[in-house]
Amino acid sequence: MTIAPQLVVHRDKELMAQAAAARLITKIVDAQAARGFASVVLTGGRNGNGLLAALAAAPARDAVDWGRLDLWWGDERFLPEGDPDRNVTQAREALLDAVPLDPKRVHAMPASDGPYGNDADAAAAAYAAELAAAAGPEDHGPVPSFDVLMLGVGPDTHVASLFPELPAVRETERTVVGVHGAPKPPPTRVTLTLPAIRAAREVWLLAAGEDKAQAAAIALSGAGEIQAPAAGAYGRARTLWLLDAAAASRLPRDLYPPASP
Ligand SMILES: O=C(O)[C@H](O)[C@@H](O)[C@H](O)[C@H](O)COP(=O)(O)O
Repeated sequence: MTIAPQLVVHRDKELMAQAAAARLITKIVDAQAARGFASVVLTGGRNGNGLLAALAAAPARDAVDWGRLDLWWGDERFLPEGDPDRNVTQAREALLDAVPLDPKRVHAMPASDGPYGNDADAAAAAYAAELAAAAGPEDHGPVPSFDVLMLGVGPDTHVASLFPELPAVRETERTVVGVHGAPKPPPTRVTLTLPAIRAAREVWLLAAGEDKAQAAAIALSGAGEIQAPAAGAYGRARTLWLLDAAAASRLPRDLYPPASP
């Protein structure tokens, strides 16, 4: 039985990014205090990168022990190493190059000119194996129990590279798959699947901007996960939607408290 999602609505996109960044710092610090390390899955897109940029500028940024943080990705555009459109490239520019991470703990998805060539399916299988190797006896299946798995929400309700009705969102066994013919360019991608997403302790969905209002309303109104993949993204302990007022504008008013002032 899945836990009902929690919603927090902020005044605008900038405040949502800043508040989400502060929330992530606290979550990482608490996990590191409790277990000695933390494990976070990053997302691409404007909201995901906006959160990373806000985190880079946050006064409490270095309360995080960056050397004991495991970073993974929810999806990646299957492009050559260093391509400006790769999620890892954008994450490095927004935050990662500014903090002292342990490179062995930064798990970027393979590039299209990497060891698996332009075979996205082989790259996906390799990332699944890397996740399985990082999973321990206390984890729930072949992926680590991520403390926080973040997902931007597309206007069509996609999350990661799980697009409505396409094969990847229907995957129930594998944890990582290749995506071909994605409606959001580039067409070839590598993505976690819903089973992998659901291994996370907490799943945070980021939705800011008027262009996400319909997607949020659809995903939070009981739509099925095949037609609305965001509806199938939930964590074992918590599912949190972080929105701005514009993205929340089509939600039933009784679904969430008023936006932060
Ligand atoms: O590779 C990607 O494009 C992202 O992982 C994708 O899932 C993104 O998070 C959503 O499309 C929202 O993107 P925006 O925040 O830019 O709307």
